[in-house]
Amino acid sequence: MNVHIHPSVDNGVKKGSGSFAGGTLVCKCKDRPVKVGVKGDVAHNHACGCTQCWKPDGAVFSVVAVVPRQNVTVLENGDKLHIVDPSKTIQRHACKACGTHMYGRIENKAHPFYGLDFIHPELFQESGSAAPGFAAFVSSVIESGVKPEQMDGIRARLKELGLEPYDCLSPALMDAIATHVAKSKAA
Ligand SMILES: N[C@@H](CCC(=O)N[C@@H](CS)C(=O)NCC(=O)O)C(=O)O
Ligand SMILES: [Zn+2]
Ligand SMILES: [Zn+2]
Repeated sequence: MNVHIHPSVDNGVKKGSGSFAGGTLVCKCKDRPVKVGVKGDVAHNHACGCTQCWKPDGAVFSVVAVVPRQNVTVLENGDKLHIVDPSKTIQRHACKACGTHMYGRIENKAHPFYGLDFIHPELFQESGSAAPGFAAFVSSVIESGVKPEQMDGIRARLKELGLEPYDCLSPALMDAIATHVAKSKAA
């Protein structure tokens, strides 16, 4: 039980309401917080172990989900946003003051996930968005300093939480990527 994954799941994964209509993501700044509006519920919510995704202090995993990019609007203090690394596929728009990633956007129109923005549902000021359902890039936590010998415990805890661990993405998302690639090759 003392394996920490992420504060929003460490006490059990909280189910979504099933009728989340959207909400406002708020960064961690006390002064002039960045606010981003999201319409509708999130999809493919999951824990991500990669080094690129934003995690709150002390978390081993990030919790990240997707929403259609047209459903994402910067509402307040957008002047504080910058792109963390423009060379990455997912351009993560983060608050320059507190470092919180507010949304990640793919600008490459040929990418299988083009049209979807990546957001961190824990930043919603409202509750009820869809719960995480699996864990991705689990082995990558070693790149952030987790010892290889801790991995059995981490995978066991993820399974206990109902977050099936994968070292890349879930089968559904891997199939979606491969389908996109197959269609692009056929075209
Ligand atoms: N092992 C690498 C994996 C990075 C990675 O491929 N992350 C996935 C999941 S977020 C991805 O799609 N990255 C694209 C990007 O960061 O732009 C790491 O931990 O940095
Ligand atoms: Zn901030
Ligand atoms: Zn990631």
